[in-house]
Amino acid sequence: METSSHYKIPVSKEGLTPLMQQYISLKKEAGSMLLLFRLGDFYELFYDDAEKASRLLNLTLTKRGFANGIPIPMAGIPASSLEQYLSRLLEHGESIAISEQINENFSNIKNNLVERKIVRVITPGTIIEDSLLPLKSDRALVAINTTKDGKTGIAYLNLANGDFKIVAHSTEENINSELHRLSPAEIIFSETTDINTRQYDFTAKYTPVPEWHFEYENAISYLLEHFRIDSLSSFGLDGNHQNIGAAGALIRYASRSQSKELSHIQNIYIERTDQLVFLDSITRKNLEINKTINGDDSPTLFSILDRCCTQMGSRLLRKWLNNPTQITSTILLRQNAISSLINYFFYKTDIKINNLDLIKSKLKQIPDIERMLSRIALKYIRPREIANLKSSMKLLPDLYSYIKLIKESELIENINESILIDPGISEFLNMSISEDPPVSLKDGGVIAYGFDKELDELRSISDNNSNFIKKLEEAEKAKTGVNNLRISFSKIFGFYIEITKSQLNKVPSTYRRLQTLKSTERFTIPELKQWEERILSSKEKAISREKFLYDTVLQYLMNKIKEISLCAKSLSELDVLISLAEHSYINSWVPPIISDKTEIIIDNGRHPVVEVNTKIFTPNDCILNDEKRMIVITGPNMGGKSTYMRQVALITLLAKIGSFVPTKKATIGNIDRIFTRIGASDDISGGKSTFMVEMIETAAILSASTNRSLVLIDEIGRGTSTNDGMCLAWSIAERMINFNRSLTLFATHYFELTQIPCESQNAINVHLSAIDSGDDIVFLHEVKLGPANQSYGIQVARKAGIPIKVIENAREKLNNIDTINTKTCISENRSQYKNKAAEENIYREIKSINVDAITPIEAINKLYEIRDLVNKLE
Ligand SMILES: Nc1ncnc2c1ncn2[C@@H]1O[C@H](COP(=O)(O)OP(=O)(O)OP(=O)(O)O)[C@@H](O)[C@H]1O
Repeated sequence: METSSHYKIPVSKEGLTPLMQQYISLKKEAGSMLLLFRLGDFYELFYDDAEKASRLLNLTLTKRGFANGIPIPMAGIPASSLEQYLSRLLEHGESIAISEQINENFSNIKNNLVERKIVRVITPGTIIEDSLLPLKSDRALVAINTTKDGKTGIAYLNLANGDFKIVAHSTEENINSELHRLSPAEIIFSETTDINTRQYDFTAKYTPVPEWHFEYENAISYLLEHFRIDSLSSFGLDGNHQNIGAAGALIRYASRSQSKELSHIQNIYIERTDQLVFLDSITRKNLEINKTINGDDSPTLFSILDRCCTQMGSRLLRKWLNNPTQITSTILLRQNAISSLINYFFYKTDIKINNLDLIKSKLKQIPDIERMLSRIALKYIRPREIANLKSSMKLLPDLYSYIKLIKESELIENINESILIDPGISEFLNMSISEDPPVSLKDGGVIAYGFDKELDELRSISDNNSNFIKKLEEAEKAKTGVNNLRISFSKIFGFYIEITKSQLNKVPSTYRRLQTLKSTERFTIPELKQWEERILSSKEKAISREKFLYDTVLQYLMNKIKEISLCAKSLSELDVLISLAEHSYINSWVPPIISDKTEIIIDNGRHPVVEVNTKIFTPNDCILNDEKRMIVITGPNMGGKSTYMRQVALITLLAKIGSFVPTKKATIGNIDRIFTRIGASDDISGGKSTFMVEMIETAAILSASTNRSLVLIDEIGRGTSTNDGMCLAWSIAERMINFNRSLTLFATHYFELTQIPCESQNAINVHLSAIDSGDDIVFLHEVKLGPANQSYGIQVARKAGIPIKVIENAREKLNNIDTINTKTCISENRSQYKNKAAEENIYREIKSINVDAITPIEAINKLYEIRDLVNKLE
């Protein structure tokens, strides 16, 4: 077995072949990334890289020559299957540098060595290839800049669609929630900061980059150069050092990955997170927006709503769900658009054709234009993709005319205006790109006939080939008298004249022999050779002319990028709105009233995900407002407490993205944040117990929730002793009512906590009802006023299949505990009552003293009496 030292790359280039010396130089450049070194039809990996790739990709680890007598470990992958291997390496979180043979023209080769360069670096956050990207989600690249004076800057870039943003108001505390909101594939940070990747509860590739990339001066000059401007003030970015540091480092890293300028990134936006409804990372998880608690893709809020026809639409829907907004005008525009779509699709009786299907069928034919744009800008786009773009452009006028019939929505009107882009683009693509282009430019036939005269002439030469050959064949037959003379083509000899051996005596001396076969001989003549050169050079010239013209087409599209990108954005917006409208209609969702008070009023609310997976869902109401800020929820296990709480949060969230909601009626007020503390999970790898996790999450809620926040707290205090747990839960509830004053749903199994509404008029008790029929329990899932009168834990355990003996034993123990508790309660109550009476007596005594009239002796005696009364207190 070889030891790992065999895989170590040599420190010096001495004794290495020129090829390996070239490899070592490029590997130094690639650093810790895997270097795919192009050698003919293969990409090869050497030393450590070979060992790693063979392990991760299941490749044979072999050897390629020797370095100073030691075999060089090597693994290779065929160039034709590159993308498939790349995707597997990326899945393992690897970053890859690709080196290509740059100048294969023989006259330029020095020392028999083709020049090679790293042309591309692919890291999880810098992918633009469609085949490597998830279809329905983005893979952002995030930069976190933590400056020496403790400030935090966050910037993010979606290289595949060119979205480049700075996150305003970033702080160390909200990094986690930002990471969950943006869901990046890769995070870059300064190698000198003590960023402890484990402190962020988000899984991604964490890549350190040199500190100077984040330094303000370097970052700003890189950004100015990138945008070719003198000041960042036009982006509203002046002076914010930490954000500019993050943005500069980010664009430098992304540009380097492509070894090209990212000319399609023409703007940087500031994202005002204070205008969003804040959701921390735990809340995003608990509400199962993108993934279920178990990490599955469905059923989630996204999965049930995603009826989108385009991938762009699905990605935008995910974005909306993860960015609920506090801007009422945005919400109302979307709500109004959904209403108009529903009216048009489902209630318009004068339209005979099914317009919903018609529009959806058009949308389904639209490719991922958004992602194409960056591939156009970086010139990675394949001819067939441009052909797809061309065909989709043809669909737009029809789509426009259908949408035009939808009235009374400003948003739909705006969307439609951007859908109808300059018809010149479609015309240009029709003229320039052939109907069915080949996969690769090298094969020729990408540019349409009639687009370029020079190309057409070059093509006509080869098109004339069969004519010319036929004529020459006839002429040579006549000249030589060889009737069966034939002109053919082979890859090795090019064009040749074939003559059977029996006719050889007729071959003229001007014929030059090329090859002798069993029964024939092959010859060439000067006319044939000249023709061959003309043909081959015209083919070569035609391909290079096509490459040039293809670049011209790309350049044309680059100049139209803003317009096409706006069109793509509008198509995705339309797709999301149609998806929401269809779901709302089918499931009887309604538009909520958006109010500016702090309130949530839900009439017959349902859980959006549970309702589609349950035969009969019991709707429930919820009223939270300035007067009733806390609802204490009790009821049996499995009674529906968590579902009820989550549905209130999800209805609020849906209202805040401008969607309709699963209710009969709803008013959703001015909510700034949603927090949840639901269920028990421990973080063993992070060294935290269930109880610790619970307390950390609750501490975060207590410190960050405001009087405009919605807070869900489910069964707090379970992980410790009953008394500690109950008292903590009680005290936390009191803090929420009296200090944070958030709108709070507080579910608990501690019946003692149903006292809270007696102490505070801002709280009420509700319970989830159930019927106990002795042997069985039936959950009604109905929220009723007042506290639950029993816990049903034992009945639920019985239903779950706990052995009957264990159940009976538990019942017995419960009876005993109840008797002890009742006794204690009675005696405690009695003594409390007695004390109260004695205190009142003392109070009366003191109050009855007439201080102005009493003599000193009487005063002393009174004092003795009062002391005796106090002594009687227990
Ligand atoms: N309103 C409802 N209508 C119909 N089915 C419901 C309703 N609410 C809950 N359910 C069903 O009951 C199941 C249990 O609900 P849920 O988890 O909310 O109960 P719970 O009271 O929180 O239980 P536990 O206290 O054990 O956590 C859900 O999975 C759902 O299928």
